[in-house]
Amino acid sequence: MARELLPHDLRAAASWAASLLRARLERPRAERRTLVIKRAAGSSRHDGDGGLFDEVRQYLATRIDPHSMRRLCLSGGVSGARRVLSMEHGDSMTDVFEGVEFTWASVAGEGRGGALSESLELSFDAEHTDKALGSYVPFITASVEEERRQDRALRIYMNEGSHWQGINHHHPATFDTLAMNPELKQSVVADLERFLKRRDYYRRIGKAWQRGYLLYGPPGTGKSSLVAAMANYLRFNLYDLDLSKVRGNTVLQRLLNTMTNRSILVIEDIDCCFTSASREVGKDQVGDAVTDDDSEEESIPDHWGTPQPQQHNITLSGLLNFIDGLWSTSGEERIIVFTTNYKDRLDPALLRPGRMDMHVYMGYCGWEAFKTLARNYFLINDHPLFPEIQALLSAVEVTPAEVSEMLLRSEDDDAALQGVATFLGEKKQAIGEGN
Ligand SMILES: Nc1ncnc2c1ncn2[C@@H]1O[C@H](COP(=O)(O)OP(=O)(O)OP(=O)(O)O)[C@@H](O)[C@H]1O
Repeated sequence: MARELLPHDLRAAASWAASLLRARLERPRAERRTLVIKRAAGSSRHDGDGGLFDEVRQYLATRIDPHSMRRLCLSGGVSGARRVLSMEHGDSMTDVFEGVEFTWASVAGEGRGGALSESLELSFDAEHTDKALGSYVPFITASVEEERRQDRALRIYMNEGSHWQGINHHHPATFDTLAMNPELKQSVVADLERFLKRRDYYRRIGKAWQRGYLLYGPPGTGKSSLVAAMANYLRFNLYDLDLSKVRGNTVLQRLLNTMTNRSILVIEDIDCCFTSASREVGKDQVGDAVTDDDSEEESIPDHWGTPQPQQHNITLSGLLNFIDGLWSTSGEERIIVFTTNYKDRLDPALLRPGRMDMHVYMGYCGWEAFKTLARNYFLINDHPLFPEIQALLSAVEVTPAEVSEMLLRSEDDDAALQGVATFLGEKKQAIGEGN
């Protein structure tokens, strides 16, 4: 009808105006950029050593939507390796990061000598180039690193001569099962979290990326359990250093040098490792890590009955300087933990501000700690005996180890809790009688 009613010139003008308007309203096609990530030459599809290519493939496996892909590759699963879903060559998928769409394509071609050349191609609008390189790719590698950390089987190493002997570490302690003051527990977790995130910060201020914790408190309050919980939380290996077996400077140096990154060095009962004589020597020999004196003294029990091993060939200040010196130039992500039943017996060198980053007191079993134990053993949050036990706990000093032992005595929660109440009641009575 318009053709018949409107003159030709008018129709042409209207069509030109309409196309002009359309061009104005339509967004111009954004310029695209493509980042090509090639599989490293020589790596096979299953060996996982293809560098960034494999990291991206592992990341995409967590983002792929199996319902939206017509064809998918499934690989891995050999000798315990995890199964990985991936795109078929020629397919593509979209991932959204911080509100921006990133498209991944799986590309295969013929490489040098006719070998298969594979790559993953990331394309995005040119305006997001900085985000792709500065945020998205680092986010991918960090996510994969975290996933690998979680998957890793942990090891605990003990020193034998100048070498570490390792076995798998299956200690079940976690921060959830650890009975301790909830605020203190939270502050330890927050401190570990901060430590993990601060790689760049440590680099910038020129400090070795390490952190020191001093755990103190009576025997049986969970110091070793806390170390195990830290290792499980961080997915770090443990190196349990028995200083009494370390004979000399060279051996200590070799042991510390052969520790891997992402590990925790534990020295238990640090107060027993150095006699006052060796402390005096240490004061005179700051920086001189070790003397090679092999002599040993008699073992003297402490007032809790714990045997006190004597050890003379290393001085505390020497050891600390030695660790500082070595770790500041080699290795990253190291944690050192000292434990002691007697903080007051420690060499002031260890208590100096800045030496140990956090002092953690593992104390007697309080009410909150008891509730954690009851939850661990019987999956209960309440019980008619709880008020009585709460009142008794505030009147007597009992370790979580003692309470755990009482709770283990019966599989029936009523009987076990009655056992705890009776045990605490007897303790209270003994205090009243002055025993
Ligand atoms: N805080 C706690 N939370 C949970 N369980 C605990 C706790 N403290 C002790 N236990 C229980 O008691 C056992 C012994 O505790 P652990 O060895 O951790 O104490 P410790 O303070 O390191 O003792 P020691 O100073 O004698 O080495 C643990 O295996 C665990 O079953």
